[in-house]
Amino acid sequence: MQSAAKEEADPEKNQGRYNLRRRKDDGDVKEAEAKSEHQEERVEKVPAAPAAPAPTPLDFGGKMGAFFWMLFLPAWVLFLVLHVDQKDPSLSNFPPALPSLETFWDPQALVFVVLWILFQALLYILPVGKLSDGVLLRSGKRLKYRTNGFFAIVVSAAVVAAAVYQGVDLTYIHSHFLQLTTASFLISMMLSIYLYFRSRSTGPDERALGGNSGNVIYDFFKGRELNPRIKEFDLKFFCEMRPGLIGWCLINFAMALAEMKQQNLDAPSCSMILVNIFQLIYVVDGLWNEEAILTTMDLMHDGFGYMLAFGDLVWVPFTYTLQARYLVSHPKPLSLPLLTTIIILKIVGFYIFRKSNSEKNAFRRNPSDPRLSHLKTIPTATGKSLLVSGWWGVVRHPNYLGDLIMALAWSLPCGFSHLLPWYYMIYFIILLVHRDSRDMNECRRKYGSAWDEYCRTVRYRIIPRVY
Ligand SMILES: NC(=O)C1=CN([C@@H]2O[C@H](COP(=O)(O)OP(=O)(O)OC[C@H]3O[C@@H](n4cnc5c(N)ncnc54)[C@H](OP(=O)(O)O)[C@@H]3O)[C@@H](O)[C@H]2O)C=CC1
Ligand SMILES: CC(C)CCC[C@@H](C)[C@H]1CC=C2C3=C(CC[C@@]21C)[C@@]1(C)CC[C@H](O)C(C)(C)[C@@H]1CC3
Repeated sequence: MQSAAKEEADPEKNQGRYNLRRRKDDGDVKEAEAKSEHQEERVEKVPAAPAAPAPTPLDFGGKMGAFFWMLFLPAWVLFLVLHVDQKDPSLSNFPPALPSLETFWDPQALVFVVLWILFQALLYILPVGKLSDGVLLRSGKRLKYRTNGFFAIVVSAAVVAAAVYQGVDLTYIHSHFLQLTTASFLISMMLSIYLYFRSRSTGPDERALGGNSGNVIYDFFKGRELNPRIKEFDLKFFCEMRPGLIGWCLINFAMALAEMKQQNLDAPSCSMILVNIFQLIYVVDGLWNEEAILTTMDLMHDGFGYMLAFGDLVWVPFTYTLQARYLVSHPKPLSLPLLTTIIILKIVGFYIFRKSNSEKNAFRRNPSDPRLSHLKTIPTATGKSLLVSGWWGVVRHPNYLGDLIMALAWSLPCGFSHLLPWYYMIYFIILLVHRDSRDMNECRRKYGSAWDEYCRTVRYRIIPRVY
C-alpha cells in the first residue's frame, strides 16, 4: 500500500480509492475515517481521479432547447440594441423597425473589436502579476492562471484616457453600436466553431461533464472542452475576464460622453455617473479578486462553447451596458432620498457579494485556513466539505443575493418610465434562479446525502425566508 503523500502526488494510480485525512487547525494531519455529521475539525478526503465519470443530464431544455437558445439569444441582443435607440422605447413600440442589411456590417467596427481583443490578449500574456493555481482537475492536474486582470484594466484605462486626450471620439461606440455588436457576434461564432472542432481531439478527462451528450448542437452550445488552452493561454478564463468585462466599462464610459454630447452637458448626469461608477466597481472588484473566479461554476464545471463565448464577448458588453445606453437619450433626475437609497443598496449588496464569495473561495483554496476555523462544515464523500455556517449558512447562495441587490441599485437610477432599463434585473433573476437549480443538481449528484443534509440545515436558496 502506498503512503498518503505518494498517493496524493500520483492520483492517476488511485482510481476508485480515497485517501482519508483529518486536518486539525494546527496543521496536524493523520489518517482517519470520515464522519457523516458536523464536526469541529476539518475532514478532507483527497479524491482519486475517477475513471470515466457519468455525464450530467441535459440542461437548457435539452437538444431542442440548445437550438432555440442559439437562435433566440442573438435575436434578443438585436432587439435590445434596436429598441433602446427608439425615441419612446416602451412595449407599445414593439417590435423596433429592422434596419437594412448593410447597416449591420462595417469592416472598421470589426477591426476595432479585433484590435481590442488583441490588446487585451497582449496584457494577459505579459509576465506581470501573480500565477494562481486553479482547482484540482479530474485528471489530477492543477492548471496555473495569470491573474493580472487589475493590471489590465488600469493599463486599459490609461490608454483610453490618453486616446481621448489626443482627440479620439469615443462616441463612435454609441453611433456604431449595432455594427460593433455584429462584429463581436461574428468573432464569438468563429471562436465557438474553433472550440468545437478542437474539442474532438481531447481526452475524457479534459471534457466538461455537461457538454458531451453526443448531440452536435447541444455540445456546441454547452461547450465540450473544460479548459481549452493554446500553450499557456487559457481561452475560457481570458474571454470571461477580459475583453467583454473591461469592454463593458469602456462602453459605459463612451455612453457618458455620448450623453454629454447629445444633451449638451458639461458633465454626465447624476444617474449616468452612478451607473458608471457602480458597474465599474463591480468589474474592478472582479478583476482585483480574479483568483476567486477559479472556484466559480463556469471555470470549474462548464465547458467552453457557444454559450460562454457568446456570453462573454457579446452578451456582457452589449446588453449589460443597456442602462447607460438608455440614459444617453432618456435623462433621469434623482431626488436626494432616492439617491441615498440607491447608494445604500449598492453598498449592502456589494458587501454581501464580496464577503460571501471570498469566504467560499478561501475555504475551497485552504479548508484549514485558521481564519475560517470558527465555521461549521459538513464532510462529503468526495473529500471536499461544505460550509454550513457563516455566509453559506444564511442561504445556499448568499453571493447571488448580494449580486441581485446590486442589480437593483443599477436599475433604479433609470427610473420607472420604461421597462427596458429593468431588463438586467429581470434577466438576472432568471439567470441566477436557473444557475442555482443547475448548481443544486450538480451538487446533489456530487455530494449525495451530504448535500441533502446541507439543504435541510440551510433551507432557503437565495433570499432568507422567501426563496
Ligand atoms: N454578473 C453576472 O452576469 C453573473 C455574475 N455571477 C456571479 O458570479 C459569482 C459566482 O457564481 P457561480 O459560479 O454561479 O456560483 P458559486 O460561486 O456560488 O459556485 C457554486 C459552487 O460553490 C460550491 N459550493 C456551493 N455551496 C457551498 C458550500 N456551502 N460550501 C462550500 N462550497 C460550496 C460548489 O462547488 P464545489 O463544491 O465543487 O467547490 C458549487 O458548485 C456569484 O457571485 C454570482 O452572483 C454569476 C453569473 C453571472
Ligand atoms: C448568454 C447566456 C444567456 C448567459 C451567459 C452568462 C454569462 C454572461 C455569465 C456567466 C457567468 C458570468 C460571470 C461574470 C460575467 C457574466 C458571465 C460570464 C463575472 C465575470 C462578472 C464579474 C463578477 O465579479 C464575477 C463574479 C467575476 C462574474 C463571474 C461569473
